[in-house]
Amino acid sequence: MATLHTHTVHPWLPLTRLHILFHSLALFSLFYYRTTRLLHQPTLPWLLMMLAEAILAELWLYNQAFRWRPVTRSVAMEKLPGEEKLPGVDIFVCTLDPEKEPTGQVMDTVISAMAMDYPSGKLAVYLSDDGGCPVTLYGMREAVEFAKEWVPFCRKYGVKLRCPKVFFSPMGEDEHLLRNQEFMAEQEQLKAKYNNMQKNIEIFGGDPKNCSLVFDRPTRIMNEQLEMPMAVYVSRERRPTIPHRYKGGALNTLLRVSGLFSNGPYVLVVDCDMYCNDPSSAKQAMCFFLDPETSKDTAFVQFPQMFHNLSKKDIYDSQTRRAFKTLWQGMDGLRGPGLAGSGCYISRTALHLESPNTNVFEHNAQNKFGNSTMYIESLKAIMYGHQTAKKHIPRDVILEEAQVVASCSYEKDTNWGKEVGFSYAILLESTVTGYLLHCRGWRSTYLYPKRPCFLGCAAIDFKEGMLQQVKWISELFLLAISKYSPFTYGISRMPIIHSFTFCYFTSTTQYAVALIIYGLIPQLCFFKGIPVFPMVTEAWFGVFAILYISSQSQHLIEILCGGGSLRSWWDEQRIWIMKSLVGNIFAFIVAMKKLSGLNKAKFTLSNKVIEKESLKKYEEGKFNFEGAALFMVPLTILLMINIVCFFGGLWRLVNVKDFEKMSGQLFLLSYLVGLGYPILEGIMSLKSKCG
Ligand SMILES: O=c1ccn([C@@H]2O[C@H](COP(=O)(O)OP(=O)(O)O[C@H]3O[C@H](CO)[C@@H](O)[C@H](O)[C@H]3O)[C@@H](O)[C@H]2O)c(=O)[nH]1
Ligand SMILES: [Mn+2]
Repeated sequence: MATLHTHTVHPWLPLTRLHILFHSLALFSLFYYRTTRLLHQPTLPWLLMMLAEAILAELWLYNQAFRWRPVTRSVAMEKLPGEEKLPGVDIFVCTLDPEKEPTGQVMDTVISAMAMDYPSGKLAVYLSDDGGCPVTLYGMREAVEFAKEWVPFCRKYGVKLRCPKVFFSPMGEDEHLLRNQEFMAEQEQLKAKYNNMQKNIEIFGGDPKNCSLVFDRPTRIMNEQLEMPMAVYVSRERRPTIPHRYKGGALNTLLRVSGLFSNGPYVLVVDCDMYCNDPSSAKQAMCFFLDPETSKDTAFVQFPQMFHNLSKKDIYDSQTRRAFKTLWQGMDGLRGPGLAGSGCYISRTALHLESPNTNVFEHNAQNKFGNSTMYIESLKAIMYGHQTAKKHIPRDVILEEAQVVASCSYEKDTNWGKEVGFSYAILLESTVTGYLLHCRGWRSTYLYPKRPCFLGCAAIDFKEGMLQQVKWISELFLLAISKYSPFTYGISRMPIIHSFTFCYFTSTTQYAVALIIYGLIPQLCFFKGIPVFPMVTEAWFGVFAILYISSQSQHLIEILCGGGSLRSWWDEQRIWIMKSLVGNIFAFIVAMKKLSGLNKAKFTLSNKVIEKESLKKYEEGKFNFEGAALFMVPLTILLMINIVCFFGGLWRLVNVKDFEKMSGQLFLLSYLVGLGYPILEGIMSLKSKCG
C-alpha cells in the first residue's frame, strides 16, 4: 500500500541549529563574565542576577528540544482503503456542569460528532455526563432526535460545517451559496427544528433542579440503536466516599462501556465545547493509523486545539499560539506531540498494551483490566482482529454488563489509571497519559490541517486564563517531583532530546523565580545607582545585547512565520510575562498546598459561558481583570516598583549622569514599563469601577 502521509522537515533547520550554537556560545560568555566578576567582588544583586540567568538558561536549553527538528505533515485521504475496510471510531464527549458548560452548546458538539464523515455503522458517540444532571440527559434525547434528520441532510448535500449552530449562523453563509431550492427548503425546516430543540433545552434547564449536580447516584446508561451513528449517554455511578478521578475516571469508564457496545479500535476525545469543524478528521487520522509504516506504534494523532471565539487582538494569547504552532510541531519531529485531551484520536490498543512490542495478550488479564470477561473479550477482538463475535450478544445483556463496568468499584485492585487506560498520576489526565505512552515506546503524530478540525471556546478574560494556567502548571509541577518525573523516569525511557520537551513543561515554575528577580533587582538597583549589567562601553555589554536580540528576534520570526504581526509579538511578550509570573507563583502555592494536604486535589472546570461585557472588552483588546484581584497582587506590586524605580532612577540619572553604567538597566526598565502600560490601564478601570 502506498504511504498515506508525508512530512516535511522545517526547511530552516540548519539555520536554527546554527542559531542554537551561537546562542549557547553567548550564554557561556555571559556566565564567564558573571562568575569572574562575582569571584572578584561578590555582591547580593549580582548573585541573584546570576541565579535568574542560570534559570533562564536552563529553561532555554530544554526549549531547544522543540526547535531541534520540527516537521509538518500532510495526509492523502484519497489513498485510504474503501469505507468497508475502515476501522470503527468511538467518539467520547465529556461534560460535567451545565452552569459552566451550557447544555445547548454540549449538544452542538454531540451533533457535530454524530455527523462526522465516516461510515455510520462504524461511528458511535458517547456522552459522559459527570454531573448526572437531568438536563444533560434531556438534551441528549433532543439532540439524537434532531440528528436523525440532520445527519442524513449533511450527507446528502455534502455539507462541511456540521455543527448546526455554526451552519445556521452568518459564519455558515458559504454553505448556502449556489444550492438548489430543495436544499434551501430543507435547511429552513431544519433550522426551525434546531431552534426548537435549543428552546426546549433552555426551558427544561430553566428549572434549577434539572441543572443540579448529583454526586451520589447509580449508573445510568441510555443507548439508541439507530441507522445513523449509535449514540450512548453514560452517567457513571458516583458515590461521595469513592474517588471518581475527574475526567480521567470518566474517560476510563467510557473506554469500558464503549468496548461493550461498539468497540471501535480508535477513540476520539473531545471536550464538550469543541465542536467538529471538519467532518473528515477521522479519515485524516486514519492515514496514520492505517499506514503500514506508522500503524504499529502510533498511539495517538493529535489535532491542534483551536477556538471559535478569538478576537483579532488576542491580548491574552488565548489561542496558546506557541503550544500549537511551535511546541507541538517541534515534538512531532522527535517522537511525537503530547496528548492535549481534546481533538485527539487514540488507539485502544495503546491504552491497554504495555508497549508496541508486546503483542501477546496477558493471561492475568482480570487483574489488569477488571473482572468483566465481556470486556476482556472485546479487547481480544481488537488485538486479534476478530470483530464479529460481539454482534450476537443481546442488547440487554450488554446493557447489564455496562452497568458493571461503569460502577465505581470496578477499578478497585486493577491497573486502571496506572498502566491501563488514562492515567490518574496527575489531574491533567491527558498530558500524563500521552507522556507515559511515550515512555513506553509509543509514538504520536500531529496534524495541523488548513481547515481547523475542532473549534472550542477560549477563555476571554484574565481570571479564566489564569485559573487554567494555574491548574496546568501546578499539576505539571507535581509531575516533576513525582516518581514519573521526566527528569528521572522519563529521561531513562525516552530519547534524551524528546525527554527535554517534558522537562520543559514540568519545570516552568522556575520562571517565577527568574522573573521576580528580573522584575525587582535591576529596578531597585537602578533607583539606587548600582549597576547590575556591564557598562555600555565595555565589550561585555555586547554579550547581553546579543542574547536579548537573539531571543527576541527568534520569537519575532516564529510569530511572523505563523502569520502574526509585530503587534502580536509585542502583546505576546506582555502576556507571557504576566502568565509566567502570576501563573507560576500561584501554581507553586497550589502545588505546595496539595502536597501538604491543605488543599484537596480539585479539578477547576473552565467556564465556557461567554459574558457579553467580557466579550466586548476582549474584542477591544482591553484588559479585563474582573474577579482576578488576587492574581493581580504580585503583578501590581512589581509594576508599581518598576514605575517608581523608573522615574526615581531617571531623576537620579539626570542628576548624577552615570549613563554609561546604567544604560542596561535603563533599557530594561523602559521595555518593562512600556509593556506594562496596558496593564496599568486595566487596573485603573477596575479601580474606578469599584470606587
Ligand atoms: O470531573 C470532571 C472534570 C472535567 N470533565 C470534563 O473535562 C473536559 C475538560 O475540562 P475543562 O475544564 O474544559 O479543561 P480545560 O482546562 O479547558 O481543558 C484542557 O485541559 C484539561 C486537563 O488536562 C484536558 O482534559 C482538556 O482536554 C484540555 O482541553 C470538559 O469537557 C469537562 O466537562 C469531566 O468530565 N469530569
Ligand atoms: Mn476547555
